[in-house]
Amino acid sequence: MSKNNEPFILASSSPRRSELLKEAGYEFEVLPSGIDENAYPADGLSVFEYASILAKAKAFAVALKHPGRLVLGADSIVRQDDSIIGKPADAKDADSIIRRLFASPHELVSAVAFICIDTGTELIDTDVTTVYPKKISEDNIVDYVKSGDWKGKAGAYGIQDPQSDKFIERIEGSFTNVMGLPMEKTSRYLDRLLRLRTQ
Ligand SMILES: Cc1cn([C@H]2C[C@H](O)[C@@H](COP(=O)(O)OP(=O)(O)OP(=O)(O)O)O2)c(=O)[nH]c1=O
Repeated sequence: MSKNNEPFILASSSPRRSELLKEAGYEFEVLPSGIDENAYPADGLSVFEYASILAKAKAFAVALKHPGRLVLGADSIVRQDDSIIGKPADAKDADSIIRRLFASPHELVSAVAFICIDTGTELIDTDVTTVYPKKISEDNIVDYVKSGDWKGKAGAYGIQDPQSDKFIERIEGSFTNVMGLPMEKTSRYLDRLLRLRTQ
């Protein structure tokens, strides 16, 4: 790989993804991809394939404009009973997603894609976390929908939000994966790819 000390690019508008990488001490530039996720049909794909396609599309959209830079794209999707649940369109949608989602366990799948055009780097991986809900009261649903914390979040909730302990019993797997970046895998890949660039 050519010697390159430029910071990698996070191709995401997600504040949570930036926070997670900052907390882990990484130096990076944020350039959201701006792709239209609705342009990528999910039918016939597993949730892992669909998340991987979206993560790769986001990373490539930015990498093609910055061929010498390492670019990280990511996508998080909720799966319950084999159906894919995305981000709520409005408060009513958030209300119905939460009622459905917290009636039984669901899975949160995130995909990460590391792309560098000049070096031909293309590394894609996924992670899955199972979320076990608590019995959620009517008041808690109404309060959470009113809080607006569901905006911009797949599955209409944020495990990092203070209210989430009212409706999440426990999780099996990575906590940060639910937030949008499985940091255990992401930091392992980043450390390896960033080290390769400086050799
Ligand atoms: C389930 C869950 C999702 N989320 C957020 C993470 C992501 O921001 C969002 C998943 O939607 P994504 O489409 O993966 O990401 P995004 O639209 O926010 O940003 P971009 O496409 O530019 O990368 O949901 C949480 O913050 N906490 C959670 O517990």
